[in-house]
Amino acid sequence: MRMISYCITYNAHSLNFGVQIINHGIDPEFMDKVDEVGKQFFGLPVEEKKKYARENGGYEGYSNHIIDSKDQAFDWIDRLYLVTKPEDKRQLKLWPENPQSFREILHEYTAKIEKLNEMLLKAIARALTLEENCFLDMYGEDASMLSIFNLYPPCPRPDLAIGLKPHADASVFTYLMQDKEVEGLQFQKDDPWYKVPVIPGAFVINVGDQIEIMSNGIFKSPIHRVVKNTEKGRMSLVMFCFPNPNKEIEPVKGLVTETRPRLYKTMKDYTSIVVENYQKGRRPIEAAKI
Ligand SMILES: O=C(O)CCC(=O)C(=O)O
Ligand SMILES: [Fe+2]
Repeated sequence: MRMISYCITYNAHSLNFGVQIINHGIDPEFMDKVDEVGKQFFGLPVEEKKKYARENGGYEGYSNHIIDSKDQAFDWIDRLYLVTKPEDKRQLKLWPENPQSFREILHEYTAKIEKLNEMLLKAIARALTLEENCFLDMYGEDASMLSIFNLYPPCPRPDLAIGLKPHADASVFTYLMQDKEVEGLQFQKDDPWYKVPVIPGAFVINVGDQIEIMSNGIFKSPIHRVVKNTEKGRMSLVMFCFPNPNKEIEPVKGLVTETRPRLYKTMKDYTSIVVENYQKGRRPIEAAKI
């Protein structure tokens, strides 16, 4: 696995972790297939896509971005949300059967990302000279994965919409497959925004809030957004890895020292505090700080 570009910066105390990796072990031809089934699904007639529509009160399935409040900025996006792990939580009726290979490919992709995530959790522990499994054990065996296919259609009125508004991810890590041609993702460092270049075959990996907590703030979850494009559509696929909601997470012992006191509370079901904070434009990580 090779990291090729830091989207943000490193200093002696923390790493704003948004990186792109190549040589990650997932075959570029397979990534192309994943990209293709996503694009084929979004290309179907609306009536066909609506067979998999999000149900009232749920968040899985096909939808435009959820707009719960009038003063919320309008996100210019079409989405397909699917929980892929644990397998017994899959709502298969919301998994497209068209294109035909969709389900099989998403299943296979989930297994590959799961492996990559394990590898990364061990790698960051080794990099911090900690016991290799300290993050993985806290992440747990019965973890969940949520996949979101995002389609940002070309936007004729950029003055009225944004692509995806600024946020940090609530996950442990997020594995993001960008569109192969169209840029749009940007990260914020201090005030300015930095574009993430398109690198064929690479994954963008974001530290999510839950690694910020587990690493006692050594890794910071970066703020990012997607800007709209007036001419070209863009598709991305994000895989969020979360611990099981019943599992407690907290800063790992080896990272709490006299010189670096504990900065975050013990948290359970972190994602449940995310939605209310997101809608109000607040960062949920603030609620985890001591
Ligand atoms: O589309 C992208 O590049 C990013 C999407 C994203 O940040 C998200 O879904 O959380
Ligand atoms: Fe995100």
